[in-house]
Amino acid sequence: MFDNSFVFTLSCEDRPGIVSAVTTELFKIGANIAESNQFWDRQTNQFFMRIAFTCPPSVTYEEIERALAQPSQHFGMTTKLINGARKPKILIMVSKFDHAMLHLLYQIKVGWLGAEVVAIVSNHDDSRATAELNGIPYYLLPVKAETKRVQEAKLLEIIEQSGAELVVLARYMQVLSDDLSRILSGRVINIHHSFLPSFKGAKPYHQAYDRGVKLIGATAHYVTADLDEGPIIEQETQRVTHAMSADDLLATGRDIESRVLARAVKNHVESRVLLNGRKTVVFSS
Ligand SMILES: Nc1nc2c(c(=O)[nH]1)N[C@@H](CN(C=O)c1ccc(C(=O)N[C@@H](CCC(=O)O)C(=O)O)cc1)CN2
Repeated sequence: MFDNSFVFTLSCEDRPGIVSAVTTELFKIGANIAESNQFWDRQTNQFFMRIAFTCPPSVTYEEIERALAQPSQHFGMTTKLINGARKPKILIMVSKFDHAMLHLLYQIKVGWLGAEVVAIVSNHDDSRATAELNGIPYYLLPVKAETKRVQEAKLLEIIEQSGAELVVLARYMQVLSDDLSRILSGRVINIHHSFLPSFKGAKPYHQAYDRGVKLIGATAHYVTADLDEGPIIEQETQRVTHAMSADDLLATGRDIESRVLARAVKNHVESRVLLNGRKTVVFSS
């Protein structure tokens, strides 16, 4: 679906005149700004901006690109221009726990999350029925240490063939290789079931229980080769008590994980997340 709403994001070295230059070009092509956010990182002197705007139906994507090319080159910007109504294709990866995946599918069904799930990939068969019920292609790719390279090559083929622009690890419990993490850099979002940087690894709820924390949480982050170290997009916490078992913490965490991942994916597909070195700038709605 294509309409006359667009989102333009930029980042560049900060200096006077960036906002004026961009908005002047938009004014010249008859654009109307619907939402504008910006941030100046004083430590790195990097400037970030997101502008959502509409254009007269007669104005084409290429004409907008040409208009914004002048300030983009002048200020040495990294930019992205997307059509606001387009639904990015996402591929969901899951292992045994399906709560975060089901929440994403529900939020897409009710229209809160503007995306299209083009495939579900898993190292277990547990979610095949869900995929079939939703008419989504399902790929079973069991992973062992000796088969990881071959299975990851198959995953890349599925991503290529399906046209997936974003891979969402919705409690997928295998570590992606350094090569795959680099190939898919900026295109993989993982939900980690703890309030990072606390309790990295596969069993954070057991670590939290043993430590006796009074808060648990979840963290959505971009995946890098460094396990649980990628740029954080979204987090949430909830109070817990001494009376709760590790399984109680796990049960409490399910809803937190689901909300946090859905918010992170929504912000990503709406071009509200810009990378800022090892961190992110998030222009939430
Ligand atoms: N390159 C990356 N891959 C993945 C990341 C990441 O940050 N970078 N996050 C994980 C998800 N995750 C925590 O959020 C996680 C998953 C699995 C493990 C782990 O130690 N897995 C063991 C196998 C466990 C099992 O089979 O149940 C392993 O892979 O040897 C740690 C953290 C997803 N991938």
